[in-house]
Amino acid sequence: MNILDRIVADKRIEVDLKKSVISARQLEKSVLFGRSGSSLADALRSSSSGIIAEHKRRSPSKSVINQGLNVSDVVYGYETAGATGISVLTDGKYFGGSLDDLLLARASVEIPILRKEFIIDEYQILEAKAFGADVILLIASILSKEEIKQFSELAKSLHLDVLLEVHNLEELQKSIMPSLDMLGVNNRNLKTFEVSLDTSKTLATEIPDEFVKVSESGISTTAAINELKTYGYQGFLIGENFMKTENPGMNAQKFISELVAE
Ligand SMILES: O=P(O)(O)OC[C@@H](O)[C@@H](O)c1c[nH]c2ccccc12
Repeated sequence: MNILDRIVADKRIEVDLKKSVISARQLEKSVLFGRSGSSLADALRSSSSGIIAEHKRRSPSKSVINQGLNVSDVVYGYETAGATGISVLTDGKYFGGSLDDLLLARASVEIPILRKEFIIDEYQILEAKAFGADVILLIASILSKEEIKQFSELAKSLHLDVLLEVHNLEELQKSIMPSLDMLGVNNRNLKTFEVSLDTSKTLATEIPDEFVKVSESGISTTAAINELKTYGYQGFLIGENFMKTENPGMNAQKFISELVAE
């Protein structure tokens, strides 16, 4: 079994258990459920940096990245640095994240927050809303076309933005539909962990213009971003490059000021 299959199998067990602890009905009673939220897609369209800065403690490909930081400090640092949006990993077993991280992030920043999760059930979309997210991630490689449609339409009805992640042409062609806001190209193959920015470059022309294009993973230089911009990308998801330092916010600040000065 590849790592992605293992994550998804564990996720199904986790979600089934959670439903028996907190019902979907209860999630809908969260104060944050009634929050109107803000659109990351709109923010990216008018942003000069386009950086979506991620809170990520560890990953299956890298094991430990940084375990010693405070979520609030990190995301507040990102916002102050001029990030357009924040991504918060909520998977516990493989990424060391939690829904509490999402809640703390929500309490610390105003900019749009993406719940970074392996979504395989509608319940997780209600959770995202109840814990303060503005955006959900849907990963094409783990979902059928029907699921992508059903999940993205539910998200839209809750005024959540949808970022659909693909890694190849087949996934992209399966996924294009009007209920998506952003198309993310993951430069990392989630099955092998190989990273190549060429993935973003190759798929760029295949993404229709009505979707905001986001390049994800393995981005560590402003030169890479400037090149990706020529392919039409307006969003750039960066985790490890910021998180591996003592002060991710300060690192992001340097990176973003260099980017907008160029
Ligand atoms: O740390 P990086 O290489 O900058 O990557 C960030 C982000 O793209 C990556 O964490 C990610 C992209 N898609 C995912 C899906 C699930 C978990 C994690 C991810």
